[in-house]
Amino acid sequence: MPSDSEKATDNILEVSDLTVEYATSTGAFTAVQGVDLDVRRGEILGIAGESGSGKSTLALALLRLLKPPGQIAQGSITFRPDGGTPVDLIKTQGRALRALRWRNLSYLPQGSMNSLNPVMRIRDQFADVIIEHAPNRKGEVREMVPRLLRQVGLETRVAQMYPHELSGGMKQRVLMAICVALEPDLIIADEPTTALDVTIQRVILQSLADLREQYGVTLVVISHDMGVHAQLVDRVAVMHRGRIVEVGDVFQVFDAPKDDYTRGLIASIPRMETPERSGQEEGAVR
Ligand SMILES: Nc1ncnc2c1ncn2[C@@H]1O[C@H](COP(=O)(O)OP(=O)(O)OP(=O)(O)O)[C@@H](O)[C@H]1O
Repeated sequence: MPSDSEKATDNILEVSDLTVEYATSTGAFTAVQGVDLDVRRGEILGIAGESGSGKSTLALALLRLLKPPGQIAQGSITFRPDGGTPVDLIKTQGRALRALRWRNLSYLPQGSMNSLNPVMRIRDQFADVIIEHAPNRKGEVREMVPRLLRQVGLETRVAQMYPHELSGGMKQRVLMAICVALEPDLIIADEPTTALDVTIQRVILQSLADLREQYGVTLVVISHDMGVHAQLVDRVAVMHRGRIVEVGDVFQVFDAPKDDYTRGLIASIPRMETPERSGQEEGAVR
């Protein structure tokens, strides 16, 4: 067992001085500016901030999925896969980068419910990812799909269905199950509950918390909704105009925000769910 001090320094991701720009007709627009951020192995880290603060751009940069006109202008992103050799994701290209995707590093994109292929049965969408990224596990697909569906609270018959037969919340859960299929070390989820009704949001948050328990996966959860952070995350980083203005234990940040912007963000929520409340009163995730 690692000691507390070892645990404290066991970062799965270390982001240093990361700056991301979009080329526009009027010059470069800096969407992420000099971000320093550590993600600790096994934690759920929230990234908060209003729309346009740079959360999705940060996520895409971390995953090396940023497309032109976006580009990483400077910085380093050290990824330390479980039991593997650390890599600087910014310097990793091509096959080496593909090898990390799904198996080590997985992404649940914003609006991901629309990213399922409408003309493929759910089981075939699992098979596609597994066969493409871990061909040696092809023989396990039949066993894996029902197990993964059950793990996110879906009936195994969902495997035979097409996306249009599923509700938004069910589609989101299918995507979460595909995300964990190859047991990644780190999942970055962008607005996983947006566009879902409140009851389903709660179920999705519970499923994310369960995935951490079951797989020991580290999660970075991006959300503009401070209620999501209150219910789910261990630490929260607050973004404002491309910078991280505050990062800390979620209880501390909610109880005693250090930055004015964070204070405003918390105060602007009409009925705040504090971490304590969500656990005690409503049987929520924590
Ligand atoms: N392709 C692009 N070209 C130019 N600017 C962009 C582009 N994509 C995003 N931006 C700008 O970068 C900034 C950060 O956007 P980003 O989508 O990362 O924010 P966000 O916090 O994730 O907000 P949201 O939740 O609304 O997506 C915004 O000002 C946005 O207008």
